[in-house]
Amino acid sequence: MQLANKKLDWDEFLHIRQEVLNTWPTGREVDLAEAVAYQSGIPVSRRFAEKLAQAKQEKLTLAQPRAGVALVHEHIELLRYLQDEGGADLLPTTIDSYTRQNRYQEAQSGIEESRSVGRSMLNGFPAVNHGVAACREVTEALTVPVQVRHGTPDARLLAEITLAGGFTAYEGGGISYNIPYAKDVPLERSIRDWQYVDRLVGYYEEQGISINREPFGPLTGTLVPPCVSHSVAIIEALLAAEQGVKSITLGYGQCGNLTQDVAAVRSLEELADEYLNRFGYHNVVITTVFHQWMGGFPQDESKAFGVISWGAATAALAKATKVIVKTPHEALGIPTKEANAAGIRATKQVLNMLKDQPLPEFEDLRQEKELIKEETRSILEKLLDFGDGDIALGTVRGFQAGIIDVPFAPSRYNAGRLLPARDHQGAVRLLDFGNLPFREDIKEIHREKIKQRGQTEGRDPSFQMVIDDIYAIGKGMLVGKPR
Ligand SMILES: CC[C@H]1O[C@@H](n2cnc3c(N)ncnc32)[C@H](O)[C@@H]1O
Repeated sequence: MQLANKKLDWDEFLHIRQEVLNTWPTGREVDLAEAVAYQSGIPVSRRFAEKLAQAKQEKLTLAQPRAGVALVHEHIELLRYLQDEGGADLLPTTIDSYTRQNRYQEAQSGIEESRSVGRSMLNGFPAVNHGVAACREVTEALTVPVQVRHGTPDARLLAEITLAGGFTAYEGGGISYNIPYAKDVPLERSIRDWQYVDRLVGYYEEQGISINREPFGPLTGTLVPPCVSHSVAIIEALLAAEQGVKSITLGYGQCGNLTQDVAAVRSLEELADEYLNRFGYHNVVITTVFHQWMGGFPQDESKAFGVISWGAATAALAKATKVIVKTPHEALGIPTKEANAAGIRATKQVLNMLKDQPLPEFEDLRQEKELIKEETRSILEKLLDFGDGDIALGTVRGFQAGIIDVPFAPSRYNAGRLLPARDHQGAVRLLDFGNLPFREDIKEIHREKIKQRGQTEGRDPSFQMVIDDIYAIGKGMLVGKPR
């Protein structure tokens, strides 16, 4: 049947489900009626959607780290430490790379190797292999809500097991966990597989159990213009809402210029409300998540804390509902629990100092917000044209035509023709627009700002600016000025 943004028929869902649950032995542990009963017994203090809704109402920004290790008790110890010593308001369980590619046999080997060498030999928690009971051991050991964070194009079994396992939030989407994470997964397939995930969440919602869904905002995390990540976020919100998801957190990866980043967070929520209401999804609670800088980090831990604190400050001033925290070990690899907790404490220090300091909407901020909204609408309206009104179909066709294009993405289904570069104030602009459907006046704004940068640096705008910008923050700067 042709791809469409239509709620999955329940009987068809159940038919697919048999195949999904049989892809690994632990799938047989999932009993949906029992899982709903278990979820309904989780206290509201450990429910993601409710905690996010409350933070939105109180205009607070919550802090959440990333974290995951191979073995159950070590993972519990890690999460407890981040909760108690780090002060995390929300917790993750970051899933390992084998599980993200459905390579459960290799995840199993990683578990056994971790047991024999006495340290984590996986870069995350292999939830599918551990199964439902182990997931419940993890979530019951904590006092704050826990979310599954990963990067999985086919995340159906992982969703079945972790939601039955008491996790109350689930990250990802059919575009955001394919294009930046995979080389050769057809977009149509990952969108369909994520319609299954969202239909499962919709089923829990129909039973009165709210599960929060968070499309992955930053995408490749490297100079991604707000209009591109916003377009993906809005598309995945529409796809999720159609399946019955009611709690959606839309994300954006910090670029580094305060005006652009605050404009990005505020425009994201406004665009989400605009498009969800236009398509008749009126009772969805939208929150926002700001990801601290996702690109290359300085090795020096003091400089890394500078980057972390700047991300915390921007999240607070933007009034994002939550901020995803980095660690001073970012440039080195998987952080120790101490380094991870330190990143959270630094972040919360800044959030607390800024929570009563509203940032007024000054003229440049208002203009930047309007620019981002115009650019995002240009992309989304063209995608809807391509899909004859259907955003799922339009997205697949739009990626083929480069109407939407994610810079530096590995997927062969991405055109890869965009060239972003910073302007002289560090905002991310476009040097090459690829096939983005922008009006000439919008393109002129980008050209003018990059030209100004060239003049201040005494060089013509070129690809070298892109390269310099990619390394700049790791070298202690924001704009990659020539030496
Ligand atoms: C989206 C990529 C980000 O997730 C972070 N990350 C991935 N796996 C883990 C992990 N197991 N523990 C802590 N942070 C992690 C990584 O540092 C990177 O910044």
